[in-house]
Amino acid sequence: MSTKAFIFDLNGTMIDDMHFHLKIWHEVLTSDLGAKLTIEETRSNMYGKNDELLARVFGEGHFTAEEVTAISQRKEEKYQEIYKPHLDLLPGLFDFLEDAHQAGIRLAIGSAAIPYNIDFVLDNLNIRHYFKVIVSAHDVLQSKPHPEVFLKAAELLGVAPDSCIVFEDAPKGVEAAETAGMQSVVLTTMHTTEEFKRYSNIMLYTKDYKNPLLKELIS
Ligand SMILES: O=P(O)(O)OC[C@H]1O[C@@H](O)[C@H](O)[C@@H](O)[C@@H]1O
Repeated sequence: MSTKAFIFDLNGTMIDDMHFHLKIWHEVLTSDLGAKLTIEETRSNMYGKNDELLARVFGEGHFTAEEVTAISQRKEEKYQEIYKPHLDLLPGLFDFLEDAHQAGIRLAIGSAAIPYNIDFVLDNLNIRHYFKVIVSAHDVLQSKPHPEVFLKAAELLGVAPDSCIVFEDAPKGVEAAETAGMQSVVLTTMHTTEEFKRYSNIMLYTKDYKNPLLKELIS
């Protein structure tokens, strides 16, 4: 395989923010919306697009589309407020993006986040120019573990799936990459390596982008 593109998941992969999402989702789901969920139950339901998460917890059709949009926006405003003082790329990522860009590797984001959160990261950290393609929650019908987000990113980049490497922090994301026919690098910010055991498309586990083995993906 000759690598032509890197597709990055956002939350937990480029920034270490999943603990903030967990805290706010738990607050919103329990205190605001009355669900009876432990933190652990919130953690295991916290993947995919916000509308899918709400349907998983409360059942399909429990909220109107307008209510879902409002709940989702309120949750992301609360998240941005508590996470903003900590907003930063994972160690080594800025240099890794620059090196990949210099080497002609095409870069994309494939995330379940809404554009409001993707813009928050790209614009506050001044890294938007690295990404030729951004596929957000608004661009796909089904979120991870469905491969749509990564296949769409590859298609928009004009790169075959087997020439893409996906960077992910979540088992559902690695599964989406596997179904899309893509290898993956796992960032161990939120999940243990044990949780990824059943996937066969993992090239490397790493806690950040300072790992010297990552350089081999670029050269
Ligand atoms: O696909 P990504 O970038 O990991 O984003 C996932 C997270 O994105 C956040 O915006 C959602 O509120 C979370 O519920 C979700 O888990």
